[in-house]
Amino acid sequence: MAGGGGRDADPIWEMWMRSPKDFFRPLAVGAPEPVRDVPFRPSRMIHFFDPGNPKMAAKVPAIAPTVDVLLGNLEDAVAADRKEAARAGLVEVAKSVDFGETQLWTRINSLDSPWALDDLLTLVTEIGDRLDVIMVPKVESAADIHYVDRLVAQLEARAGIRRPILVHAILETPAGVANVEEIAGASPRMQGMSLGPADLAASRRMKTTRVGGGHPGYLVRQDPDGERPDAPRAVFQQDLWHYTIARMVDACAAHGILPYYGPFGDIKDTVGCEDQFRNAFLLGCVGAWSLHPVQIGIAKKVFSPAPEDVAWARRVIAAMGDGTGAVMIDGKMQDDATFKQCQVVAELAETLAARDAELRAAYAAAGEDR
Ligand SMILES: CC(=O)SCCNC(=O)CCNC(=O)[C@H](O)C(C)(C)COP(=O)(O)OP(=O)(O)OC[C@H]1O[C@@H](n2cnc3c(N)ncnc32)[C@H](O)[C@@H]1OP(=O)(O)O
Ligand SMILES: CC(=O)C(=O)O
Ligand SMILES: [Mg+2]
Repeated sequence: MAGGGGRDADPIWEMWMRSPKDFFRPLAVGAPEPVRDVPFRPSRMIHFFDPGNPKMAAKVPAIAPTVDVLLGNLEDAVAADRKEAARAGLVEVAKSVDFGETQLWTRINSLDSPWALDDLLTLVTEIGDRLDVIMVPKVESAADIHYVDRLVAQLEARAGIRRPILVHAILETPAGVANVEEIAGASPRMQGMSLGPADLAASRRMKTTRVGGGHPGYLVRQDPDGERPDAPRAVFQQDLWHYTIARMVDACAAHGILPYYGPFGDIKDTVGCEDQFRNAFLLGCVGAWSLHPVQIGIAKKVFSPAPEDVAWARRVIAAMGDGTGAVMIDGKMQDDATFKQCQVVAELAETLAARDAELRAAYAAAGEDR
């Protein structure tokens, strides 16, 4: 043992003596202390841009103040012969743009690709002090997170980074879905998870050709009318993603990390996008990806609780006093459980309004209307 000063005195000794109790210890000597709680910062939209595309990169300073998260994408949608340019572009953007309160994330290439190692080596050592979250695609099990966790710790130590970079997994393989709980709890570095409906559809051998959203063929049909067997029967389109999003939300909530819906590829279908985002919001997701500027406003609208819902939540909280017992408000029973639901809505509204003056004003006005 180097130094011989015992466990408390010697960080090398600490590294050798790992046990389950060491979950919250740094994975490399000199790496920052892991976080105990995932910081809840607004992340209603994770706005994707290709840092190697000069037109998109030029828009970053103007877009940054309008989004909660800007993500420099290095993986799918960046052509193989432009991977290095995208990586270099992200370094340039991170060093030159003032992001203010907006978070900077990246999506690295998948761990089995020729680029992932250099993505991590370059980004953590060159802009690790500016990166909030590294999104890892095609995560299949806790082992993938453990690999990234250790490597990032080593690189943080080398770069002298004082604030740990967090990790976000994309749920986009059948193995990933099967192992979603162990992935969620794999490391204190885990910030959250997004659904990846396009790769998940391909690897499940689903017969769709879309990026998220529903499908007109996935439906339930009204029973035939016994009197009029030829009469038209209503059809109700079903949600292809309900099962996976619900599993992801439970795994994330159980491990204290944040769930997100991912991308909606039909950019022109703003109504369908809003519906998909809202389903995810109602099920517990805190945000979604925006692939095009037109989706930024949709995510902002959907993932900010509606002013009337916030006013209602505040009214129930006020009426419930210490949060126990039962009261009747407008004909609806309220008790400890509805009080807690209302706290979720009111606390989210407060966090978002703290950095959004327009929202603050809307919530205040809705309260006055009551
Ligand atoms: C399954 C998955 O992995 S999803 C994640 C990976 N995919 C992505 O990241 C896709 C990101 N988005 C894009 O690449 C583009 O938005 C596309 C290809 C979908 C559409 O791009 P375009 O055909 O250029 O769209 P459009 O013509 O409407 O763009 C309007 C303007 O917005 C810009 N723009 C488009 N998308 C973005 C963006 N994500 N961020 C910043 N600016 C953008 C365009 O450069 C264009 O600028 P201009 O007016 O100066 O010419
Ligand atoms: C989000 C993503 O990467 C996918 O849908 O495949
Ligand atoms: Mg994918």
